[in-house]
Amino acid sequence: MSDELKRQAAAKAVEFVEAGMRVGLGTGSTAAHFVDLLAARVREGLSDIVGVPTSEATRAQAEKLGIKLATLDEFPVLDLTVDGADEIDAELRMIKGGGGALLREKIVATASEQVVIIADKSKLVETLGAFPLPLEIVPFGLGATRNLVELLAADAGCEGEISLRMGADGKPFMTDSGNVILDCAFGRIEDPEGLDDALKLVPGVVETGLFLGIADVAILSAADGIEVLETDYSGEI
Ligand SMILES: O=C[C@H](O)[C@H](O)[C@H](O)COP(=O)(O)O
Repeated sequence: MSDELKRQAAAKAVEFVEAGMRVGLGTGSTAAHFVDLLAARVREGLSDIVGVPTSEATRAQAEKLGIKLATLDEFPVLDLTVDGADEIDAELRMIKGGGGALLREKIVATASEQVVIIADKSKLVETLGAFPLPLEIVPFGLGATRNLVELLAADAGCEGEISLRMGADGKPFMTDSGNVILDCAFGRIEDPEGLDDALKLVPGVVETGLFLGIADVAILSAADGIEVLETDYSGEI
């Protein structure tokens, strides 16, 4: 997706922000546009906005742009979170975590009264799973955890290559919470709820990249315009 289209989706999401709101700030290239545009609105006079970032990268960006920040300890309930997605279906179920921020993103989104997702419309899919599902894993016992993930995922009808995400430095990618990521190339996830329940039984799995029942609104941008979906979407994919 062109940067301009990402920015258009982000600009639409800024319309959801009102003065005085506590806002969860997502992670990724699309969410970065939102942070940028939100900062511009704050400079123009949108008052008393407090941001809660979902990653250290977003924290650094928002801080630099002058957005007032807080933590979930200070504000355990947020008014709104705006974030990106790697895949989204008609029920607004998603795969997230392509950038490795899934754990904090899920904590922040779950603490929010409204969750608005911004994405390229090509991320709207009929069945989740073409994008490898990220799992955040405790480094201790990784081999045993991986075996169990494979076993329980197969029981839930999902098989495919499970790989340890590597960083640009050639070492395992580390999340902001000091964990590693397993990317699961399942291809199709017919029963996201069943898979999510199964994976959460594995002790070393901290969180899955399946975001189910979390998004309220999806703003999808395409060359022919912007579409705003709510949880009852029944249009063409
Ligand atoms: O961990 C990263 C997040 O879940 C992102 O929101 C997701 O990967 C989408 O990122 P982007 O907007 O760069 O496609």
